[in-house]
Amino acid sequence: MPTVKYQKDETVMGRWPGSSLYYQVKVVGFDSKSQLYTVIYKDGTELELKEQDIRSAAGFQLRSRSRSRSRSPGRRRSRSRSPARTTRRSSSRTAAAVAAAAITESAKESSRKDAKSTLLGLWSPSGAYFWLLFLPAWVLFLLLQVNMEDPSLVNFPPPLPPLETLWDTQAFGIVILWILFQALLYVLPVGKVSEGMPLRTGERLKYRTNGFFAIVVSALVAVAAVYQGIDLTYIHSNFLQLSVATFLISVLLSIYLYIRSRYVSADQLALGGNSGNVVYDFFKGRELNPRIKNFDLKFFCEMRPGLIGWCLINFAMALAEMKQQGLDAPSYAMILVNVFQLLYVVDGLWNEEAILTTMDLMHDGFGFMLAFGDLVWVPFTYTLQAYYLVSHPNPLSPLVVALIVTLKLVGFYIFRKSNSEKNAFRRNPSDPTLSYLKTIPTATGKSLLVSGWWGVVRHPNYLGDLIMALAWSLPCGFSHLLPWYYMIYFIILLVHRDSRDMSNCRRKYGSAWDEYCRTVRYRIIPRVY
Ligand SMILES: NC(=O)c1ccc[n+]([C@@H]2O[C@H](COP(=O)([O-])OP(=O)(O)OC[C@H]3O[C@@H](n4cnc5c(N)ncnc54)[C@H](OP(=O)(O)O)[C@@H]3O)[C@@H](O)[C@H]2O)c1
Ligand SMILES: CC(C)CCC[C@@H](C)[C@H]1CC[C@H]2C3=C(CC[C@]12C)[C@@]1(C)CC[C@H](O)C(C)(C)[C@@H]1CC3
Repeated sequence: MPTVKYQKDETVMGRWPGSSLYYQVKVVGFDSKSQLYTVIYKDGTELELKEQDIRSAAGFQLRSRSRSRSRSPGRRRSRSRSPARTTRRSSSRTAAAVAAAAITESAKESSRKDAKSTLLGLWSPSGAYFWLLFLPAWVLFLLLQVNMEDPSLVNFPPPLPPLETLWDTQAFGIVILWILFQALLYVLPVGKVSEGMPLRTGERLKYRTNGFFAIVVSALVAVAAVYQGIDLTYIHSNFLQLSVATFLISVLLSIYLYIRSRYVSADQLALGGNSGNVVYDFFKGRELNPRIKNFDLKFFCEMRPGLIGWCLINFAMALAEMKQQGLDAPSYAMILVNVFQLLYVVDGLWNEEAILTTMDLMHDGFGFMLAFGDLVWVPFTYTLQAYYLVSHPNPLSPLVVALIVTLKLVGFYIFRKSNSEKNAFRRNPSDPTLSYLKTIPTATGKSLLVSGWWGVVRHPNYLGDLIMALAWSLPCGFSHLLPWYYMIYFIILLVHRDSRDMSNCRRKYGSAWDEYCRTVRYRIIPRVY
C-alpha cells in the first residue's frame, strides 16, 4: 500500500463505529476503490473504517494530553495522583498506555455528554446533589406514611419520630450480620462459575452464580429461626431503624468505592461517572467492576443482600399481619404479594447469569446510586405492599385472586421468555435453537434481534415486568395510592432506562440501530408507546 496513510500491520487507533471511542487496532488492508481500511480489533472483530476514523497511535496520545491539559486545575491535580495516569506517563510510548489514554478520554467525553444531556437534568451534576438528598428523604417519607392509618401524599410533613430513636445499634448489627451471611454464601464454592460479557480489554470476568443456593439456604435459616422462637416481626416493628442502619452502610460503601476508584487503571472505569465532578461521579460510580480479589462488589450487592432481604422482609410482614390482625394464616392479599415477589426474586437468582448481560452490569459504574438502590431502595421500598397490608386489610374473593394470578403469569411469561431470548442470543449468536430469528448485523460485529420477542417491541422484558408490577399492587386494592407507589415509580424508572438505553445503543450501533427502530416502532407497549 505505497500511497496510503496507514500501512499494513501498523498499529493505530480506530474509532468504534457510531461512538466516540477509539481502540487500538491493526491495519490489515486497504481497498483503493472504496477507500476503506480493513482493521482488526483486539477481540478479533474485523471492520472497515474510513481514513478519518483512524488516528496514529502517537498522534492520538499527544492530542489527548494537550486537550486534558487545558482543563480545570481540579482535574490537573487529580492527574498526578492516579496510578493509571502515572503508568501512562511513565510508559508513554507503549500501545497499552495509548489505549488507556483513549479509553479515559472517551470515558470522560461520554460522561460529560451524559452529565449534560439527560432527562430533565436528572443525572446532571446539579441533579446529583438533588438525588443524593432526595432519595433517602423519600424512603423516610414512604416509611413514615405506611404506618399511618390513612397514608396520603398530602400528609406532609409526616410526624417525625424523635431523631435518637432512628439509630439502633442492634439493628445495625443485624444488618451487618445479614450482609456477612450473604457474603459467606456467595464465596462458598457451590454452584456454577459464569463468564461476564467481554470487557473493553477483551477480558471476561468470572462470577460465582450460586444465588439460588443462597436463597434456599436463607429460607431454611429463616424458617428454622421461627421454629426456634425468634420473633421475625422485629423486622416490622424496627423497620425504620433497620433502614437507617442500611442507609449508613450504603453511604460508607459508596465512599469506599469512590476512593478506590481513584486508584484503578483507566480501562477499569465505566463510561459514565468520570466527569471530574466529585459529587456526580460519587453518585453515578466510576469503577465498572470493583472487586476485592474475586469478590465482585457490584454483582454481590445487586443480587444478594437486598434482593434476598426483600423476601425475608415480606415473610416477616406476613407474620406481623397474623399477629396484628389475630389471624391463623396470612390474608389472600398478603399471600399473593409474598408469592409473586418471591417468584420474581427466585427467578432472578435462578437465571442469575442473565444479569451479566444487563445495562447495570455491563455499562454502569458502581457508586452511591446503585449501592443505595441495591441495599436500601430495593428491600425497604419494594416491600411497601406487604408492609401496607399489615395494617390495611383488603379481603379478596377467589375470582379476583384467580384474575390477579392470571395477570401475573402473563407478565412473568413475557418477562422470562424475552430476557432468556436476548441472553441466549448474546451468549451464543449462532445458537441453533435461535436460528429462526431474524437479525440485523451491526458494524460492531454484534447483531440485533428483529423478530421474536425483540421484534414485538424494543423492550419486551420491560412490558412483562410492568404487567407483573400491576399484579403486585392489585391485591392491595384502591383505597390508597401508597401500594401503587411501586407501579408509578417503575413506569418512570423503565421509561427513563429505555431512553438511556436507546441513546447508548444509537451511539454504539449507529445506522443499524436506526434501522432496528424503523422496523420495531414501539418501545414498550405495542401500538401505544
Ligand atoms: N425490578 C426492578 O426494579 C428492575 C429495574 C430495572 C430493570 N429491571 C429488569 O431488569 C432486566 C434488565 O433490564 P436492563 O434495563 O438492564 O435492560 P435490558 O433490556 O436487559 O438490556 C438492554 C440491552 O440489551 C441489548 N439489546 C437491546 N435491543 C436488542 C436487540 N434487539 N437484540 C439484541 N440485544 C438487544 C443492548 O445491549 P448490547 O447490544 O450491548 O448487548 C441493550 O443495551 C429487565 O427485565 C428489566 O425489566 C427490573
Ligand atoms: C432511583 C434509584 C435508587 C434506582 C436504583 C435502581 C436499582 C434499584 C435497580 C436498577 C436495576 C434493577 C434490577 C433489579 C433490582 C433493582 C435494580 C437493581 C433486579 C436485580 C431485580 C430482579 C430481576 O429478576 C432482575 C435480575 C432482572 C433485576 C435486574 C435489574
